[in-house]
Amino acid sequence: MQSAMEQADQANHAGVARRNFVMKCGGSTLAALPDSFFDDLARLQSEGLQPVIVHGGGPAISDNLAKLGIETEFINGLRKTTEPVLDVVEMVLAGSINKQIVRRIGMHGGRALGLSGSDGYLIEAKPVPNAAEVGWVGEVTSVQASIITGVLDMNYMPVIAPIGIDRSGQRYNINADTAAGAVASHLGVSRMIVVTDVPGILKKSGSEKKVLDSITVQEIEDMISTGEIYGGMIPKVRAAIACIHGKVKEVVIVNGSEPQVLSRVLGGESIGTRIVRMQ
Ligand SMILES: Nc1ncnc2c1ncn2[C@@H]1O[C@H](COP(=O)(O)OP(=O)(O)O)[C@@H](O)[C@H]1O
Ligand SMILES: CC(=O)N[C@@H](CCC(=O)OP(=O)(O)O)C(=O)O
Repeated sequence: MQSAMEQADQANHAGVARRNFVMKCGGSTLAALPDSFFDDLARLQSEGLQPVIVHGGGPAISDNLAKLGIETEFINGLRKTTEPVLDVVEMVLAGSINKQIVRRIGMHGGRALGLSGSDGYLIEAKPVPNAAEVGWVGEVTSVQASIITGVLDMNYMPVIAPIGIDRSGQRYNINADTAAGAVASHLGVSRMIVVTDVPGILKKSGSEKKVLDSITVQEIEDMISTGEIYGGMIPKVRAAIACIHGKVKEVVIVNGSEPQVLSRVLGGESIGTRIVRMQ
């Protein structure tokens, strides 16, 4: 069995010294991630791998909006983002959630640096096509990869909140799966790992639901149209499809509560659901 590092070397483009991968951590699972997840992450970093983390925090945003008495709704999986909602989104994502992740990594011996996508124009964005309906929701126009590689060169793992910005200084709320996919594409990593609260993409087989080992783009489209993929899984598979059209070779969706899930994915174990490019 190869080590996670040897596997990562092979998975990256031949001869590329950087051993980086993008990991998206969903708000559905953040609070439930076991200490062993952070031990695993810190160990991978100490072995020379370079994780780049993009995180969500949808449930925490909803909780805070509720406490403040601000109504919120989702339109096709995107939060309708008015100016007061945007303030709370930034406060929660770039503030409490981002710092909580950085702290937890540090407590387990890892070296992490928190960033918002608006810092240094890290994630530039423009309004989504249906902005009239959803408000200040952004789509990524560019990613300053040099900021990420600079942080990696200092031996820190970047932990990025999915806030976008444009050159007029307008902030945008970006779905975290979309932001992670854009970061993976712009960095040119070969793998993105999506950590969530389900063990992969589930499909009904007889009377039970089974995790699909791998799935093609066509199968995804079919499962969306039949309603077998719905809700929060849709932006994940859409982001995966967008990135595997670029340099990313595979996107793996896994449950963050599985023991040593990151090492196991990087070590080539068949775990979760792999979305792979058709050759
Ligand atoms: N086919 C599917 N297989 C597994 N989960 C699915 C599927 N279709 C929809 N989902 C839903 O997607 C959810 C994960 O998305 P979401 O709650 O947005 O997580 P996160 O916060 O990690 O981004 C699952 O908990 C499940 O309810
Ligand atoms: C536009 C939009 O919907 N943005 C998301 C950003 C957070 C996110 O995506 O968090 P999860 O990964 O936990 O779902 C939101 O406001 O909830």
